[in-house]
Amino acid sequence: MEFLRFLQRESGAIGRRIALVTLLGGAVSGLMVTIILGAASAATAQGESFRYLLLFLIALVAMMTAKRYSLRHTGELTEGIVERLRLRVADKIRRAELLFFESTGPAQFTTLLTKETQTISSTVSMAINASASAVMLLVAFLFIAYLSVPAFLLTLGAMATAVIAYRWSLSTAEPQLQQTLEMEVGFFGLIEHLLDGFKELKVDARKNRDLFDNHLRPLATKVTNLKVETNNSFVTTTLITHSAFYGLLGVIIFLLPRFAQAEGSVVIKISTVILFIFGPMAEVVGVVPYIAKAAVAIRAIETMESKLDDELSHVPTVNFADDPAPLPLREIEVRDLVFSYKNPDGTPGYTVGPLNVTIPLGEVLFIQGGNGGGKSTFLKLLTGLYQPAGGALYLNGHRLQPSQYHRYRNMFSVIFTDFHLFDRLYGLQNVDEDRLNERLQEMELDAKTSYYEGRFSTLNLSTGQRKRLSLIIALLDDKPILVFDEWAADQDPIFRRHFYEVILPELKRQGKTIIAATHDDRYFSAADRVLKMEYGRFVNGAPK
Ligand SMILES: Nc1ncnc2c1ncn2[C@@H]1O[C@H](COP(=O)(O)OP(=O)(O)OP(=O)(O)O)[C@@H](O)[C@H]1O
Repeated sequence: MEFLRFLQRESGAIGRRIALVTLLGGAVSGLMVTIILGAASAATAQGESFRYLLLFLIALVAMMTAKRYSLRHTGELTEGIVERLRLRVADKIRRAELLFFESTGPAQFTTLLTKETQTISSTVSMAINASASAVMLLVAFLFIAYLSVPAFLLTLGAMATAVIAYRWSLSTAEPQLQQTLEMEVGFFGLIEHLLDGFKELKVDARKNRDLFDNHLRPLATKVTNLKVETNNSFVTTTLITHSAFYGLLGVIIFLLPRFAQAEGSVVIKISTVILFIFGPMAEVVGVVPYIAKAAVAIRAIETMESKLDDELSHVPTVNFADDPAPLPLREIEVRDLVFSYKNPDGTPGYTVGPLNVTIPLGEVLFIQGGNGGGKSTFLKLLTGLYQPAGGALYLNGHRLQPSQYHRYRNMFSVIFTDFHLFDRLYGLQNVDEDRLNERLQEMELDAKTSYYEGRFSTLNLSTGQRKRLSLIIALLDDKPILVFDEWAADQDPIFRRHFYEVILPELKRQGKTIIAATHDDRYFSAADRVLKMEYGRFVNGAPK
């Protein structure tokens, strides 16, 4: 049912057209059986035979036309569903808050957007074929009812046996399928560790063996065993269904003539119909396990979407179609700002605040403090990436409204410690390539990478070089406020000095506001002010 509801919702006009044509095609296939049987009984009558030949040809053309239509458009439909689903969920992900994104974890998003959407789309095409077969079965059953009511009741009995058997196996299979999906999310999480931790695993055989043999392999085996178990429960059901229909055939051939006084010709016709529908019946029952799997995938995606919807209902809608106009800025004030991470059990975890600081436009502000003091958390609050639990940000004395957060965030260029380097200058339409090349030279990157046909030739750079490239990109973004989270930590003494003594003064001259988390006390003189954070709070301002 979930699957049908999903199809109805997601398939749109093309889906309705395919459904109609497929069902008509199925009905004509069912009628084909009656035409063949009619033609066989009228084989000796010349005129009758010609009439059946004509009907046979018309039915054949209709069937093939319907088949051609549904085969040609099924790809369009299934790929369209995958595209819409992926883009819709990806669009919701990009609108979610950072905290939600961090707590969900990428493995879940990746599994749902890749493997599970594919499971759904392949099932859709199988289900379309099976639905034509289902209609054909229906027409064949009606024909059996027309030939003999007792035979029809027996057929219904066989059908009921199949339905009960499938209900039984679905009730055991569904929790198993759900468990398989959860395990696969875990499996992809381990694959992420394998890929992200490639170097660490390469140099440590024990770690490598432990991850692979004690975690990855057992999980893969568990997933396989569970899948085999689920599959086996469907094998039993398939056997029960096939036995029910063979039993039906036996009863119709051997018992019907005795107990229901059915004529030999009727028995032959009914037996032929049953033999004729064996293939379509196998197709219909064969698709059930796939539909069960797709239903679990649909439920998982719907659950994720409803979590995303719930998340998005708490944040103002963001319009990505237009570039947000910068807010007028004289100063940013952080007033009594409080924020807590949540522990896995939902209780408040590490807390920062209350934080109070006013940052005038054009100031160079350094934040220093020990590891875990809360600097990065403060920067995420300051840049509007985290929503405070208490207190607020004020712009020029006015409280920043939730609806202004999007515009506010867009005034920042931020380089976090775990920054991501994009291969292109996304968002920059008219790249000043001369300026870019000058910067590449200044950062001694011109021999390493170049900007060609809208992308950097390589991003295989050292950590310090990657950071320098991220700095170039931040400078080209030309935002009024720049935030650096320990940018210079990976730089050699020359570039560290260049950053504090050339780049920052240059930015200050341009009127930019700079907020930098740093441990480089040698260069504190480059700041207008230095604040110290400990245990999530600002303590006495450190001397410059
Ligand atoms: N996503 C998160 N979920 C839960 N807790 C977090 C998260 N990110 C950070 N924390 C916690 O917040 C505390 C402060 O971390 P933060 O990164 O803000 O410190 P920091 O001052 O930038 O440290 P460092 O100098 O090491 O970069 C840490 O103790 C950490 O446990």
